[in-house]
Amino acid sequence: MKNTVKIGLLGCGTVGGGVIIVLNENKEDIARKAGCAVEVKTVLVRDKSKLKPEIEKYNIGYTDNLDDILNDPEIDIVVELIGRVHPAKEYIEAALQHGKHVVTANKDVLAEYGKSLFALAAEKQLDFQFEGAVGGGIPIIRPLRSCLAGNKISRVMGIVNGTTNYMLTRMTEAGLSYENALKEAQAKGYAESDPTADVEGIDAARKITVLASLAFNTALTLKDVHIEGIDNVEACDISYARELGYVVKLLGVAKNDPENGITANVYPVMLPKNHPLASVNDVYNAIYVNGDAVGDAMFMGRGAGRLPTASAVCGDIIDTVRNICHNACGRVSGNLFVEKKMCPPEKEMEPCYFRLLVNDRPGVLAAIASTFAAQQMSIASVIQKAVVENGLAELIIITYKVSRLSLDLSLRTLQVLPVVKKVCSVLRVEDPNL
Ligand SMILES: NC(=O)C1=CN([C@@H]2O[C@H](COP(=O)(O)OP(=O)(O)OC[C@H]3O[C@@H](n4cnc5c(N)ncnc54)[C@H](OP(=O)(O)O)[C@@H]3O)[C@@H](O)[C@H]2O)C=CC1
Ligand SMILES: N[C@@H](CC=O)C(=O)O
Ligand code: NA
Repeated sequence: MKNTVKIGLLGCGTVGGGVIIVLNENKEDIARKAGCAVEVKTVLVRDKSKLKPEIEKYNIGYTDNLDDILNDPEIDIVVELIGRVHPAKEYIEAALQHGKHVVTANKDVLAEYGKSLFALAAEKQLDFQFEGAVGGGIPIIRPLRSCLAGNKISRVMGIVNGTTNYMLTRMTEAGLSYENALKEAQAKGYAESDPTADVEGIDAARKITVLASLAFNTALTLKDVHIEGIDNVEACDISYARELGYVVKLLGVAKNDPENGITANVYPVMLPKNHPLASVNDVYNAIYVNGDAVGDAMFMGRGAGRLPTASAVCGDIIDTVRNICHNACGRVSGNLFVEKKMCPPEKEMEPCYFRLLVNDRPGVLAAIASTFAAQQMSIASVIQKAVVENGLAELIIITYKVSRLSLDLSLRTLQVLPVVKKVCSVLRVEDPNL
């Protein structure tokens, strides 16, 4: 039995720094829970002068050469927290090739190369853990891989991006502009180093790729996800939603229908105010899972930020240390054994909200209604807002369920219809009454 398991940490930014703090501050308890001491021996950094004083005070070795970690026989676990796809993917592969267990929070890599990394870890009988990659501090990866493994899962949906949830909350509750809300989220350490991945829905799409793959035991990649971000959501959509009894949230939604196949989407959704996800605000994330045995289960907590994410990473480290101490590594594989079957767009059905800028004159509604009718789209309600400028008015239309194919075709027609000046926004509506 080892006295100490040593770690090589790649990256010492927001989350890497948090891991150092948690492992040091909770050292004694962690050693008792893990079965032996856990120590960060070497940290890979590009520029040591960037280290913050709260991290520098711990007595840790630093290097700018990955080989110092890969070739150190004392290091058993490599914790990758540099982010982005390259060179993180190559570093993870190199660590596994050198016989090191890997812990990461990198959904960018998992959403593109998860399948091959699971296979490499399994071949080498090594642990490959990534709880921090989805939902930050919320336990969701381990529940899907272990606690819920007895279920056939039909749906995983939730708020999986802390930055955009924080922004939408601040825009809704404090009337902040989009730009100021983003600045605040960045200052709090929630946003990715390139925040376009957050606001364009790509970060959420990576997470729903990982969740859907584990839930449906199928290797999805980012290309399988239809993505729309919050960059087109305007303050007026948020206030119309409020008027209609809804709240706007950016959701990742993956469904597995045995007949039609898998759908995986990220888009802003209007949720009824009494929906449990509607009151999940600020940086909080929440993930709903529906399994045939468990029914509905919801996991909620802080989805981003230094210590919440470090909490998940440290949980993975402790689990790996236990496996090392008990010679039980590589037990849980990716389990991606089902062949992928995606649902065709004509079978994917959701209700929709449209905000259109139109000419305010007779016949306009009829022209729009006939465009919808041509695509078998049924209108549930229409609200016309007072003229906003030069003979123009805003039309808010909510439809019953429409297929993604019909939606795309109707949008093409609306965009060239002379009476429609602009299709301002289109949101999905999650409402069991529609
Ligand atoms: N922040 C969060 O709330 C969450 C983050 N994550 C994930 O955790 C990971 C880390 O994120 P986060 O800590 O926020 O990111 P940061 O940008 O804060 O930290 C990344 C660190 O890695 C360093 N780095 C980048 N490339 C290299 C390299 N080639 N060699 C050595 N060091 C390198 C960067 O150094 P430099 O400053 O020199 O660029 C930086 O210090 C990402 O995969 C992210 O998606 C997951 C959940 C939540
Ligand atoms: N930028 C991400 C960080 C966690 O994954 C987010 O905002 O959720
Ligand atoms: Na998590």
